[in-house]
Amino acid sequence: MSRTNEDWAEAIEAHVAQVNKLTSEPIASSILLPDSSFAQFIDHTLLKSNATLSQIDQLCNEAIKYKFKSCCVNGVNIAQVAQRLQDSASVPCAVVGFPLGASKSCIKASETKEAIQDGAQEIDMVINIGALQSGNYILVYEDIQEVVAAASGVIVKVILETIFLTDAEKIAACFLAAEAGAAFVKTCTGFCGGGATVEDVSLTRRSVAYKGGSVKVKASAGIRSFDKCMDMIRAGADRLGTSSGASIMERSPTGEGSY
Ligand SMILES: O=C[C@H](O)COP(=O)(O)O
Repeated sequence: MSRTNEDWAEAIEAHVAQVNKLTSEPIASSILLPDSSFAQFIDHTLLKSNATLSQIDQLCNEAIKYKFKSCCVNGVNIAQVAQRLQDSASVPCAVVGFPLGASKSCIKASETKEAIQDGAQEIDMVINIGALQSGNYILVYEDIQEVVAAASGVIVKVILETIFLTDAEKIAACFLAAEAGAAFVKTCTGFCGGGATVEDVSLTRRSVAYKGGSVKVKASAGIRSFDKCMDMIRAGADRLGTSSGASIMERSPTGEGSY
């Protein structure tokens, strides 16, 4: 049965109270990273409007070299990335409704379908921030749900744009995303100021913990060093979105970012 907006408000209020009772316990990197490669945490990202074809190619070359989890690009670049990453360990990831989240749900859904047709294997969408802050929870939920449905099994990461949100709104957005079928909640676009913080990663992790680990956390924006990556991972990030992947790998303790 679908929820009314009042039902959502009630469920969100209860969820916020629940999450606020949980304590944040830092996650030991030794537990988190037993045999996984550090590079597989990274979504290697180039989302600038003036990204050239050769810069996109370079992004792919770096992703192949370091075995990053994905190359995260705008929809116009997905076909090129899918072609370049064929037979590599890295997958193409497309952003949708990016960076404002302010396009209609049908447009976000259409972008999603188009990107997947072009080869995207992951989708990062931005929520309808204005709707969230207007208390229009049905719209926020259905917006995410429409993209999840359009993605038809391809994982969807839901960008909250934490810089604009209070803690209660961050918890609400995580709840709506988790209920709508998101695979990840993600902190920021990197286009509106702010960036991933230990506090936000920890809060978002606690906010989706009720799903028993099926909803993961992506820390993104302003991650420029190996140490910051480790802070994010210890705070609970399962994935890191950064446009500094190559320099992070080059400056990591081993020079190759491995343990
Ligand atoms: O999703 C990832 C962000 O857009 C990357 O932000 P950044 O350029 O601050 O690393």
